[in-house]
Amino acid sequence: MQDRQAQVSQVVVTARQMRDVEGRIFAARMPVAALMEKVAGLIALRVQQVEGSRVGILVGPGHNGGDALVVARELYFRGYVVWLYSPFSQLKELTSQHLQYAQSLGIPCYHDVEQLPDCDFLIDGLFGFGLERPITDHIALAINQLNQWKQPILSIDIPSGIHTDTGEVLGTAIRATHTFCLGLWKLAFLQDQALEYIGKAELIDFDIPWADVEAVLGDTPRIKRITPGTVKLTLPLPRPPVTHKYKEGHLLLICGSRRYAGGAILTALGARASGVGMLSIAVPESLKPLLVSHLPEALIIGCPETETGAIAHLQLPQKTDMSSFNAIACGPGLTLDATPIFPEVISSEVSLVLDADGLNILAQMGTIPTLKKRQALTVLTPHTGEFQRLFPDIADPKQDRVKAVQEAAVQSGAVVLLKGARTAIANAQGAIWINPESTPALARGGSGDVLTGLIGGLLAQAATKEIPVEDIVATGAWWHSQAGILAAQERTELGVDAFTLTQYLMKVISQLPTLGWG
Ligand SMILES: NC(=O)C1=CN([C@@H]2O[C@H](COP(=O)(O)OP(=O)(O)OC[C@H]3O[C@@H](n4cnc5c(N)ncnc54)[C@H](O)[C@@H]3O)[C@@H](O)[C@H]2O)[C@@H](O)CC1
Ligand SMILES: Nc1ncnc2c1ncn2[C@@H]1O[C@H](COP(=O)(O)OP(=O)(O)O)[C@@H](O)[C@H]1O
Ligand SMILES: [K+]
Repeated sequence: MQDRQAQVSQVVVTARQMRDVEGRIFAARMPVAALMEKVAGLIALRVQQVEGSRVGILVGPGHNGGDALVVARELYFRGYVVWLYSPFSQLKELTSQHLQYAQSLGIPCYHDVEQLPDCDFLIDGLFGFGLERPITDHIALAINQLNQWKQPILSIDIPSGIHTDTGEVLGTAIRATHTFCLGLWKLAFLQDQALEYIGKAELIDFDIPWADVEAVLGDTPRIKRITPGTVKLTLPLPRPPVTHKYKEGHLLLICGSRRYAGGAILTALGARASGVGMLSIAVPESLKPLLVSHLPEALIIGCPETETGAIAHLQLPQKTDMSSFNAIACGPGLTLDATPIFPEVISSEVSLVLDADGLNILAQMGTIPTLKKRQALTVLTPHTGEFQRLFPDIADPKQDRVKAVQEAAVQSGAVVLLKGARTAIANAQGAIWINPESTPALARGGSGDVLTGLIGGLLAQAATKEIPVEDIVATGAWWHSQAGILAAQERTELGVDAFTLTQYLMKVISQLPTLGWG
């Protein structure tokens, strides 16, 4: 069994699931006030590591406000100068009691945000996961004003105004510099649209019994954060001592055109970094010398080309057919002129990754429904634009990326990876993996091609192992973004071009012990 910390770091819950978990704890007779005391005590300890001693505390009507008041009281007793902003007249009972006690201690309390004296930082306890409707009127105005202030804002549980599941802004929202997520990771922390409000995210673990989490999640498809622990189970390491190149996977890449020659190189370098045993690359004939010069170890298959320099049809070497490969990755740089090769690619009985023009051709041909008939696994790796072309009837993925990718996987029967700041992966059964850490340094042409090659290489190597394909795709996404993070640390966010990224993939693996691998 995994240790508790590893379990907690992986799990992601919706507001409803969090409420059910809490409900079980309270039903087992843990007093609500005692839990609030415990949780807020942990927050107060964490806050004491922050620089500054003059603190403004924003108090909402529910238990998020109650948490904030306990923090206020603890900081007051530790010698901090504390001021409260409490604009609501109706408070939940426990919150109301904490407010009365804080006031009895002489902690000043204001109803108007402008009355708050100048402080070193603010603590946001306006709303937590109980926010159910858009914030309006004077509270909305106050939040907009607070967002203009220069002080750091530390949000309790979630920035007030952010929807706990979709991450959307409900009316308006606090722009936090730091957010302490309580107990279990909530879904909003993994939704792109919430990231600029959350700031730096940190989990405060308050010992929720794992049995309660299991009981609530039950058999429903899980939403999981990808962690080094996940990756460890999937990476093709260590290699068995006795093996040979074909046992370590044979990947066929189908990519490139005269117009987009570089895409083929980047895809191939991503595949190379995966450690795949044998790499074959089908490109238009005229690109063969270029590919050979960059990847001397690969078998370059020059294919007849169209007038525009796209692959006209696949011409595999003698005695080779699609079933000679353990996986195929197809798409980067093909152009739509390569459309005629598609029926053969789709009908192959080999694990298939489709990206870039592979997805655009699929969208144009309207062949999503035929994917379900494939005899082998399919992985689709769209960015938002490709996603919308492929799945036009799924609601805007920017509004709820996790729901969108889940629907796409069900619709297509494929494993779908929706690229973004928090890349999300879904399988046809509705299970989700989300990459919790990345860097905007990757927002750069060609970095997606590297990912395609990397995932293709991992799939080929896993061909004879019983590893769920979504775990392999998750490992690829994690590895790719960790390489971006490492490269950005050494070279700044501006120094991570796609070629450089390929050079950092190996470094990530060699540094795994320091990333919590052990
Ligand atoms: N019971 C406890 O002691 C614990 C409390 N926790 C804290 O409790 C929070 C959840 O508490 P609650 O369920 O009380 O919910 P919240 O404190 O998040 O807010 C709910 C309150 O806001 C009101 N409200 C909702 N939307 C509004 C809007 N747009 N405008 C004005 N009022 C609005 C509701 O009527 C309700 O009174 C968590 O986020 C966390 O901070 C938990 O983390 C840990 C355990
Ligand atoms: N803001 C961001 N933060 C983290 N990762 C990002 C961000 N923007 C893009 N990425 C990642 O960069 C890659 C871009 O891929 P893609 O859009 O296909 O680029 P290309 O087609 O040029 O190769 C994806 O893996 C995506 O998740
Ligand atoms: K909050």
